[in-house]
Amino acid sequence: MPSPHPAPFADRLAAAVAEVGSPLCVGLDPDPERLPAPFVVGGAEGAAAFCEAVVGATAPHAAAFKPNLAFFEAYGPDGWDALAAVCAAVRRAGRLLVLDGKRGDIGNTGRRYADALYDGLGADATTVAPYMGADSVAPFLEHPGRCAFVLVATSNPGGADLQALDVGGEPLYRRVARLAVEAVPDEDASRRGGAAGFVVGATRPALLAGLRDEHPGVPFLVPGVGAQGGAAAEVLDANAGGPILVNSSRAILYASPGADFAEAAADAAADLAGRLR
Ligand SMILES: O=c1ccn([C@@H]2O[C@H](COP(=O)(O)O)[C@@H](O)[C@H]2O)c(=O)[nH]1
Repeated sequence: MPSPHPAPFADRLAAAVAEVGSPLCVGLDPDPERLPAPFVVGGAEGAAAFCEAVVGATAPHAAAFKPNLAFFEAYGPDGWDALAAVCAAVRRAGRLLVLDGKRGDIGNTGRRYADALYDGLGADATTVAPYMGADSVAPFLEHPGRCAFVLVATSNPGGADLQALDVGGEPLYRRVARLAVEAVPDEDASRRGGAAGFVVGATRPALLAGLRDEHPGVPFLVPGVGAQGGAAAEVLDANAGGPILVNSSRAILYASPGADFAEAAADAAADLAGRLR
């Protein structure tokens, strides 16, 4: 488990990126339809073994790893054990652990979600769905040194359905971004909170640039490079040097369907890490 009093998330993110020399975040989405055959028969344990092999092979190139909870929960109760094993592997590798569960609920329920991810699994950061408003985001900001990446401008085609709606002269996603930043508890000696970050899709570089302009110090988690068509160079351009993690999952995990999957994942990670420098 990370220290109960970790340094501020921004400092830990900067240190991780500096150590690896790249803001690459490798997504861990073990899909039984795409896993190499020997890992499919093993069920949840097979999925964990696959992810652990990928973590081992790609850690030299990745500042962070992002298991997506859906791919583990789909295995049923054994999936949670698999997720715990993968989280432990990421922590052993000394990399940041981003747990992508897109949680968000009324305060007391949200607090249990946050405790499960930060305290139970040792997440350094989580993803949070803001639809229920500021009090649903707040529990994810009560853990010192951790970061809640709030869904601001997502990478999927339907992202704009709601996020682009005009609310009083500005698009909803910009309002959500301010809500996230304003939900961070005031820093004082007795109650130091976590950090708010934004999820911004690599498929939306223009929105990313505008958000970076307005929020120069906020950490961004940027999924969508690779399988979704986002381009590393456009992300770097739009980001203008701000704190960032750039995630790619399928393009690295499934770079080869064969027995050489770990080497192929390492090559794909090294290539993308290089293009993100
Ligand atoms: O806006 C979002 C938010 C989260 N994701 C998640 O990131 C990975 C992307 O996987 P790829 O295989 O690199 O496309 C996946 O876990 C998504 O659920 C996102 O894509 N977009």
